Amino acid sequence: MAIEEKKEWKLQDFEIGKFLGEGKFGKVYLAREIESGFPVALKVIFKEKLDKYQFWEHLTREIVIQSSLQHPNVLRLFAWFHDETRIFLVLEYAANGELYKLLRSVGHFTEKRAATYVASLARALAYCHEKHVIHRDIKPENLLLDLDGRLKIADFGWAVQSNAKRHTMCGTIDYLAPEMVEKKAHDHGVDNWTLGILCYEFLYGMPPFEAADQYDTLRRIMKVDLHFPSTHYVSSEAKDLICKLLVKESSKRLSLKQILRHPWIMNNAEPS
Ligand SMILES: Cn1ncc2ncnc(NCCc3cnc(NC(=O)Nc4cccc(C(F)(F)F)c4)s3)c21
Repeated sequence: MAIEEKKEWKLQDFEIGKFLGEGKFGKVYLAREIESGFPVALKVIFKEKLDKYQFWEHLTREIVIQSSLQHPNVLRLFAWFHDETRIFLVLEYAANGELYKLLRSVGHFTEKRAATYVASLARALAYCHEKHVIHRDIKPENLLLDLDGRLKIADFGWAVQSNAKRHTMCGTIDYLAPEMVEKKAHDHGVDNWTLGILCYEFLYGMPPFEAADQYDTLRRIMKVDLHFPSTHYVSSEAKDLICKLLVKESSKRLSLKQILRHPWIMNNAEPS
């Protein structure tokens, strides 16, 4: 694709369109590469917002990781460039936007939609883990939907190559696995735990260990204090999958391959 061949891009190569969203480091706009007319999402990051040394490491790690990943459920980072004050990331455009906005607007997803998203996530994470990449920050805000409604994992800013066990604290606390709360070494298993959190949130509209304050949330995570509200019907197969993912001992959680073979996924997920 045209976007990748060209070595150095500059802002003048793009015409900027509508505002798409805002992250902690900067805004995202729809943009069009003028020559090819190709639509992209352009993330603008202000350098002064970044700790100088941290960001080169962060950026290079993200680019190395992203350019090694080519999967239908992983958002592409085509290129990047910078000027004296800003860094620009040229990203695949996900026309149906942020998954969490859809979740907030409908309250909770149907079991078919939830199972389809869980299956897409499991396939994308299985692919990432084969490439020794742990995302570590899978949360609804980092999940996007493309024109066909296909789920895309975005923002590998927190991802790492998983050759060594990781210790750094990162991500939103609702999605933290127990071993990360205890600052123990962690591995692929954290993404599997997070899949259980997300599956629950897709079906009930809020994460399972949500609490008034952060300390209570951490306590509930450590206790795996899991309850299923009876506000609306959720199948026992769905609850079975969640119970087999939200397991404190990371080695006892269902593997990504086992998730894809779970009856609830087999009976509800749309074929990819
Ligand atoms: C909202 N929205 N709607 C549609 C749509 N389509 C595509 N993308 C969207 N949003 C952007 C999603 C992201 C993907 N990858 C990211 N990566 C990142 O933000 N990396 C990053 C952060 C901070 C600092 C650094 C640096 F420089 F220090 F390295 C790097 S953000 C869309």
